[in-house]
Amino acid sequence: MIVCENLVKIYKAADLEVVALQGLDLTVEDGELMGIIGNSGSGKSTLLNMLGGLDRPSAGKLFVAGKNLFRLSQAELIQYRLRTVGFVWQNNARNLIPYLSAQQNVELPMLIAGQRKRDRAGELLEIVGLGHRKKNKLNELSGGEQQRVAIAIALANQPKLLLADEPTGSVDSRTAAMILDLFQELNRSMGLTVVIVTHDLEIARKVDRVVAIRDGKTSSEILRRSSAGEEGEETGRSDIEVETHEEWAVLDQAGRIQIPQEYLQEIGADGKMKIELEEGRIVLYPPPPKHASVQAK
Ligand SMILES: Nc1ncnc2c1ncn2[C@@H]1O[C@H](COP(=O)(O)OP(=O)(O)OP(=O)(O)O)[C@@H](O)[C@H]1O
Repeated sequence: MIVCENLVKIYKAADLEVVALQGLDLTVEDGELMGIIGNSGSGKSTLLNMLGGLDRPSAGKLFVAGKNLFRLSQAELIQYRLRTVGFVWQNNARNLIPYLSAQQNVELPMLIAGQRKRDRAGELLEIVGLGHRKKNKLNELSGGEQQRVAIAIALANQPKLLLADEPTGSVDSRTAAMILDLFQELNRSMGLTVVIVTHDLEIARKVDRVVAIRDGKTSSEILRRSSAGEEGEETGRSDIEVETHEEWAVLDQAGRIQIPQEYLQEIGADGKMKIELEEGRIVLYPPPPKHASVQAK
């Protein structure tokens, strides 16, 4: 569904240049449910804006749903935004109209897009679990329910890809879990590819894969694995599944990986490392401490 190769985005403001994406590589399969995490300023929203066709990358390759986003004309890009992707933002509810009902809020953007489909709006609210609240005015709904109305709107154009930027950023943790469950359900029942950008590390429990972005590049991936655990081995039962998370560093096309800062600190690495191949492993050694060479003299 998504292929980013060596993606670069440079923002230019007056004399200042900010390199928000520094050669990012990412592949997302059709029907995948995945999360993107990273510190503030690491480039998460920039990436989402590129995937959603809201902004154009500066260099690299970017394909979504078979479309080369570098080659699309402005008119094609507008069609792409309307037909291929759905967006859910953190403060989506702010774009909704408080004195209209949930149903009217879903109908309105469909009307603007030239579709008048009352039944479809009702259906979408059913899908997000709000069928029983469709006549309620938006200001009578909780924050989580309002976010679900926003998700129903994002699904109105039957997107292939749903992009969510901090969709749980302004709700409590229980509501956040419910919203993530809804994404999971939409992914499974509709085969929708879902990419969720978040600060919330809890996401790892809800998605198949979490990609961490550091300084505008993918640095590591956390994969969820289900396996028969010790309990299963002891009892000989393979139906007891244990869920584990494994973190993998991402090796880029030039052979670079990012080593977590805390590991480097732990071994006192500073500037240079020695790399050796030892029996099927690559081992990194920090330079010897300075006093060691003094002692040797
Ligand atoms: N329109 C813009 N013009 C100039 N610089 C920008 C623009 N948008 C983002 N940046 C810069 O690009 C870098 C990446 O920003 P981005 O918003 O993608 O990060 P983020 O990981 O989404 O952060 P947060 O979690 O705080 O939303 C930051 O240094 C940011 O200041």
